[in-house]
Amino acid sequence: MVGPELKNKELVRHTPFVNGEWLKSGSSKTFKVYDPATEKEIIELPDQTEEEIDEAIKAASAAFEKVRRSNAYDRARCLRRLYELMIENVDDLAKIVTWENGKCLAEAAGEVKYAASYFEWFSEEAKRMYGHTIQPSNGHNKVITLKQPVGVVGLLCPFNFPIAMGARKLAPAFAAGCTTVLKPDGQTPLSSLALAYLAQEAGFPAGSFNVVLTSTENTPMCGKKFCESPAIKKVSFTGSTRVGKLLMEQSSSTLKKLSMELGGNAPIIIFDDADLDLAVSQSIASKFRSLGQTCVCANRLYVQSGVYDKFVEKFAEQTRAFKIGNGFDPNVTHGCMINQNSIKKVEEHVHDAVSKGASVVVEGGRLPHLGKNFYAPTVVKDVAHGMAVTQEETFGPLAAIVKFDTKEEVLQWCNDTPYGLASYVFSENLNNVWYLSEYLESGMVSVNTGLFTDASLPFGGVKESGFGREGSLYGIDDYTVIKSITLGNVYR
Ligand SMILES: NC(=O)c1ccc[n+]([C@@H]2O[C@H](COP(=O)([O-])OP(=O)(O)OC[C@H]3O[C@@H](n4cnc5c(N)ncnc54)[C@H](O)[C@@H]3O)[C@@H](O)[C@H]2O)c1
Ligand SMILES: O=CCCC(=O)O
Repeated sequence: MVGPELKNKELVRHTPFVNGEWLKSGSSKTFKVYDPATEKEIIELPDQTEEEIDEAIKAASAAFEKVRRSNAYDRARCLRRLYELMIENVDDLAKIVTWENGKCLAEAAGEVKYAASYFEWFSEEAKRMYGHTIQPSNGHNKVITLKQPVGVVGLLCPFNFPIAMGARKLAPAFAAGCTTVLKPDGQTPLSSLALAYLAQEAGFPAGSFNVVLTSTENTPMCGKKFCESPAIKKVSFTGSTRVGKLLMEQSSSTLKKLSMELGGNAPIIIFDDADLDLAVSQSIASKFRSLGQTCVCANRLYVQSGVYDKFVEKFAEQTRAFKIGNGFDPNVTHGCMINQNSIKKVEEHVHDAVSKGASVVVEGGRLPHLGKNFYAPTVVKDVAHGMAVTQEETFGPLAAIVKFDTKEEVLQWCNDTPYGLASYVFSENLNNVWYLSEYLESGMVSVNTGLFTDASLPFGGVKESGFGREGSLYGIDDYTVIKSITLGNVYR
């Protein structure tokens, strides 16, 4: 294994983490993790069996009995310490993210700080699980509510933010007093193992946070196990709508509580009265974050006719200035894609748009001299609403620019999708901003900025983008159940 030079070599782990121990798996099967930039093997890991996943669930169940009774202030201290450790190790963690995911180092460091911020945030929220005192109709009685931890939670995470997506689930779960079993994406498991190492250093009790490992092929087994296990009380999934629906079906036998952070199809709307330079730079930041492999990335850009040509020209000029390359090169602005399927989806959408009349402004395309997962961003204009790129999530570096005339028309186009995760509005006119913010069917609306996510923000979607909220003052609720206690005849 030849990889980046790390100050803290302990962060690279080779085995699952269960009950506070780095386990030697009994599985004879293994799977390989590759650096998507160089296509070289990073590591070979055990492909765990169903029985081994069961062992991890048992460890989390045993730990739950202790963690649920632990003092919220002690949990808060562990969370705070994990935040500090992540910041102390930010450079090494960023290297691990770049190594297995391919995003450039600056983006990876941003992701690590973002991930850490959830531990900081929930170290504070852990102490704030407030209940209510309620007066029922019987005047002699009183009702008190408690928020209690839901139990053992199965966490299923995607490749695109290998450390932040797990952090955003683990932090509120542990703050609430839950224990967890996390299964990272088979392409990017190292970041979660590094997180487990630091969590142990931070004082997380044995069994409170477990990481199991499966290959991509073996992952459905683990998903089914999580959904059907009566010991797991909740599954929190981040990934595509297709897999989210499958998990929901599988969860019916146990009536599992679920959080679903699913796919998006985010529109950006730029009005004639927008600050154009701001709209261009922020649209670029949104569209090409992690090369378009971000669930809240702008998937389609709607630009009002008065500024359409100017916007396209400026947007194309800034896109041409990107430097694509190996994420470890400090001069690179954007790294590589995760795999071939991701590139094929971009190519399909470019082909569909062009075959239906869109024209290419920035050619983009594959960069075989850099490696087979490198793809330079493509920009297309004269895109019509209804083309595949406006209907499905591309999840890659294709910017599709559509012209619109009225706010009513653009609102109808934006909402004409089963998805509803994020939307963006650029305008200096309060009426435009308010009208769109109120009537866009999405869980999050970002006004005059392309980068809005933060630990303080309730993150989540509506429609087929899922349900549940991560982060913010609401995030802990996803990991709690409300118990009502009636105190009877208090005036005897
Ligand atoms: N809403 C959000 O917060 C959010 C955040 C990041 C990504 N996403 C979405 O995730 C998608 C991109 O990730 P992807 O292409 O890897 O999605 P995906 O649904 O294919 O995979 C997501 C994860 O689920 C696993 N998985 C696949 N089949 C499974 C099964 N049967 N049981 C259990 N797990 C299974 C995968 O191995 C992966 O780790 C996009 O649609 C994106 O919008 C959403
Ligand atoms: O890909 C989805 C997560 C992106 C974010 O939280 O900013």
